[in-house]
Amino acid sequence: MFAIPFLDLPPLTKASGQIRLPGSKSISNRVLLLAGLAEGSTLVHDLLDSDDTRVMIEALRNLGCDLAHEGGALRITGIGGRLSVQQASLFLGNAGTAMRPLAAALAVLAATQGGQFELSGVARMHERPIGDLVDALRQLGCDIQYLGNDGYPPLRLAGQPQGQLATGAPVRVRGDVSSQFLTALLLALPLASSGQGEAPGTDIVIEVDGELISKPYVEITLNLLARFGITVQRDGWQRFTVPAGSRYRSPGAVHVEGDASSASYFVALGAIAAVDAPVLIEGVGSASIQGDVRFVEAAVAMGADVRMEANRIEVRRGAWPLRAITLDCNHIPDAAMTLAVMALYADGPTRLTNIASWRVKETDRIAAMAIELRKVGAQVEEGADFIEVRPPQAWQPAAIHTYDDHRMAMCLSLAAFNGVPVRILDPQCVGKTFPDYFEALFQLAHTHHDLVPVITIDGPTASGKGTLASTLAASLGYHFLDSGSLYRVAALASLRQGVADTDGPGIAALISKLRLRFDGPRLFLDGEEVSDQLRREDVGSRASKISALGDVRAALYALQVSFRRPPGLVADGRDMGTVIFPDAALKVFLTASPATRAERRHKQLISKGISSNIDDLRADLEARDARDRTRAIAPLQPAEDALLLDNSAQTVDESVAQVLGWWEQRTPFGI
Ligand SMILES: Nc1ncnc2c1ncn2[C@@H]1O[C@H](COP(=O)(O)OP(=O)(O)O)[C@@H](O)[C@H]1O
Ligand SMILES: Nc1ccn([C@@H]2O[C@H](COP(=O)(O)OP(=O)(O)O)[C@@H](O)[C@H]2O)c(=O)n1
Repeated sequence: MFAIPFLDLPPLTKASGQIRLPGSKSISNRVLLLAGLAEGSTLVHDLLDSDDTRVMIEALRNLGCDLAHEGGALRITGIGGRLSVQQASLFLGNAGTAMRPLAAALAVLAATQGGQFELSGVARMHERPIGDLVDALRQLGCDIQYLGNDGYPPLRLAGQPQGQLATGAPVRVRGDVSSQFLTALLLALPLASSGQGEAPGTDIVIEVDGELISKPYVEITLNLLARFGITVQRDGWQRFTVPAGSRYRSPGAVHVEGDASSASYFVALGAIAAVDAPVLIEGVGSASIQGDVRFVEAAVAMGADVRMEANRIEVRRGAWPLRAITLDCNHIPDAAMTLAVMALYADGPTRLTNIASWRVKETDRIAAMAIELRKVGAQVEEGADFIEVRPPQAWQPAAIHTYDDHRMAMCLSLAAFNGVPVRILDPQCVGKTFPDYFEALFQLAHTHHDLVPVITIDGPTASGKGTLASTLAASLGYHFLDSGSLYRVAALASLRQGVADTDGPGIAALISKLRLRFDGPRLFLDGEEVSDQLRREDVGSRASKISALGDVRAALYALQVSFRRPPGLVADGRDMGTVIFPDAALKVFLTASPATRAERRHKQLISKGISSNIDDLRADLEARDARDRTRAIAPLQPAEDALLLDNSAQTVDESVAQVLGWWEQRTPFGI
């Protein structure tokens, strides 16, 4: 996950490859709740690991459910419809799929078995309406108080042991604001219809007021209830009956499908950019129980070339530009946001209607979408329940606000396919449903080599290049190339194999056979971690010697260039700005006085438990500087367009801030 303030996407050109989707959020949180309420234990496979599922899991734990990891699956032992904890305060973040059903289940449990529960979330959760659900639960006699504003969380749910619910008359609930209120009742009311002890229980009827929106989500609920032994009778979409004597029975094991709403970003990616080879999406397909798979129909209407199988979707670019459409999106409320971004690439205005529910989601998504699409150059008209997007005449680089809304971040990342870069602010908001979204995007999306931004940090030994470059890379979410480590690994390998440090062709041949693996700052040679051995002074000194050999430098060229991948690269070494990446967008030549550098290296070695003598170190580094500066090939020298930075008197943070400041001046985002 990119836990950084912003992530800059370079202009992207094409996409291809295969992606396995994370588990569906809607299914994951429903299954978690059902397993938590059921008797017996349920092994849940392929559960989504995200912010929203984590708050649900934590809530179940606080309510006395037993949760244990078994391999990659989660075993949940439920409470069997009986409260084992009578009092709890549950924090539910911004997870509507946790707040609504838990409010209903705990209201019913507290009302019939006694107890007191408080449910709260982040500030935005306290702005998301819940009044229609509370009104419905109050008709049954549940005791629910608003702890903040009327109609919104936080809530307090209370009741007495052996309390009775008024189940005789139908419970009425509004269906035209959010279908999650009906889902919450459907998931919770079997707790009230089951009867206590010998009592037979009663049928409970729910009647929906107004036109029910987002019906496919209600279908997911009914489908999962059936898997847990509860067959709800449905008359059209207005009347639902939870039969008397319903009891949640664990099905033993459940496999969670891939998230169909998340699939929409990759279907769109294929439609926009799968020019040479398809984008293959694994984990969801025509057999899905999620309504959002029908997004595919809309994508096809816009021109996507799609092949669907039971559990996979294959997408290529079809019509180009995409075709503008007008569509009632009631059946795909979440995935429809992706259409608004596809509309940027269409041949005319695209109008998405019947999307009023966007206004009460993680943010007001109609307003947010309009503001952000205008930033890239689109003309957008918005209304209470529609949005109309006209493609940009001229695309502009834009810094996109994401409003703590995962879907805004994922959608707007798809705006990077028309020659301009896009900055995504607060990219980690994707953690709500798809923590590794950007990693997945970068795995599939390609661009021209020279469109990937590079920052080079060159300079003499122990000037702090590695420290500065790796910190910059982490701050920007860019890849990091420590080119010295490649010379060092070649030195180590040649030392081990007894190849002379003057034998250029011999070392070059050895380099071509090196089996290297990079794992963040760790480097593995033939499966063995060698990160610490590479820092040995004898290895550094041999690296300096062999790096003067033309064959060695040539043998390492392609490997270094291969690090230049989206979203960007920070590279440190001696010739990054002069030879390997001469077109780098920012070049820094980093120096510090020999005394400072010797002292730094001395401290660094001590901290690694390696003893050394500071005078020897200084003599060695001056010898190495001299050799690096005077060698015939790729000598150590600042590139003509490099900015010089002497950090002798600077802390690491100061140097990082200075270079980030220079970088910011070279980006087009103007923050
Ligand atoms: N202002 C500074 N900038 C970078 N590194 C510094 C600074 N001050 C002290 N150091 C320390 O200097 C040591 C050498 O840095 P390193 O990044 O390994 O250098 P290089 O890659 O240039 O050989 C590290 O222990 C680092 O923490
Ligand atoms: N791009 C590079 C990087 C390192 N090198 C050589 O490889 C040696 C080890 O690199 P390094 O960056 O790990 O060295 P230190 O600066 O940490 O001493 C250096 O002494 C350089 O001679 C190079 O020639 N070109």
